[in-house]
Amino acid sequence: MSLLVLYNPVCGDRTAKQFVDEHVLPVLENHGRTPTKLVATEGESHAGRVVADFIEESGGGTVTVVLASGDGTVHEIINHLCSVGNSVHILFVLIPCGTANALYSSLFPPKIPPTDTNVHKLKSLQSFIDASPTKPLTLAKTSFSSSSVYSVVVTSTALHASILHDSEELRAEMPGIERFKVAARNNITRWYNASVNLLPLPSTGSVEIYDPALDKFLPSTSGPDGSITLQGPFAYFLSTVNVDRLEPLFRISPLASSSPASTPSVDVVILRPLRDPSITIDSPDSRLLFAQKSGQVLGEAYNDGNHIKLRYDGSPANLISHGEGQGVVEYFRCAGWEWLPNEADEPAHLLCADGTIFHIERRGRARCGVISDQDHIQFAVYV
Ligand SMILES: Nc1ncnc2c1ncn2[C@@H]1O[C@H](COP(=O)(O)OP(=O)(O)OP(=O)(O)O)[C@@H](O)[C@H]1O
Repeated sequence: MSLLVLYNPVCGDRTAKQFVDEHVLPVLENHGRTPTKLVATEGESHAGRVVADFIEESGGGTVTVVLASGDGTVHEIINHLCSVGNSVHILFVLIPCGTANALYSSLFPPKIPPTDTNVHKLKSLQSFIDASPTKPLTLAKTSFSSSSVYSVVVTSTALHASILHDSEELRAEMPGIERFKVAARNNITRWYNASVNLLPLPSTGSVEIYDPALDKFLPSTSGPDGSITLQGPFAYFLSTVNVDRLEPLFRISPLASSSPASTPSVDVVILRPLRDPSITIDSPDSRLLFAQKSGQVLGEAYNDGNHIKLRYDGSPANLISHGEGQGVVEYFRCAGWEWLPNEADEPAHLLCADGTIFHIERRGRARCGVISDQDHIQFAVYV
């Protein structure tokens, strides 16, 4: 079968080439899997063209791509191939060389305490060598402003989109994940005015909502068409496919792995400040007060996804992870969502798809939906 080895020489800490030379190619050679082609990406959107050309040179059918990169390169490949629209079936062998490696870290969660890093980075390659089964990737398609984008990890607005927007400018001075924390601190007091429609799962006709007391999803009470409308302001709005984490330890949608969906769906994690019993109005003081809680929620996501258990306990400054208080995080599982930003709220028009930032047009909306049937375009990962 045709085998392409592709690496992004500038991703993460810029060691992808060295890792491929020293660890990936020797393993392939030792197992008689000589690559058909070895390519370094040369800039934005090059990866997609390389893979499309490789599929053509291989005469179509299934191709295997050993990809040493971060999530952004996976995203570029998938978007390029979906935009071309030809029939493709790609089996990815992922080598995590990016900054966050959300997809890889979700498929191969880090051991605590960490074990041998090189062995951990070669797990997908080992599965390929062992001819293990592959896991299909779910795609989410977001349409906005007469264009569309596919996500394979995360689609977000509000704080997460602002963090990704700002952190890109910090990339040169902070190549590691600390740039996400700095950008989070700079944006955490902001609220985003929008309304949201959550779209029902075709399998049940309803949106599912996580109940922290029962520790499971329940069908939510919804409108006649099964959708749910939520009014802002929002502090946080993020949906994931295929992943339960965005960094090795930032487990923002933990139910994606602890309670996996049986049909294609998105997990949606939301923070709405006006649900906080101690906040009644949108004021600078309220925003400062809620920023502490947003910080605590995001901090608990690093505690193995414990943020989804947090509750208000009646005191203005405190969140606790037990008791009867109202849940802080709203966690839904659904077929997709619509985000309708308030026209006057410029930052609410930011949209993030797998780390790439887009702007929703004025008076526009974004509609994200999971792709449930895309037979001619299939992506899977060796796990
Ligand atoms: N030779 C190159 N020079 C400059 N940029 C490149 C080159 N090759 C690829 N790129 C760009 O690098 C960007 C970042 O790549 P990638 O997502 O793989 O790494 P990352 O951002 O470090 O990791 P992650 O997405 O996991 O945080 C991609 O969007 C791609 O367009």
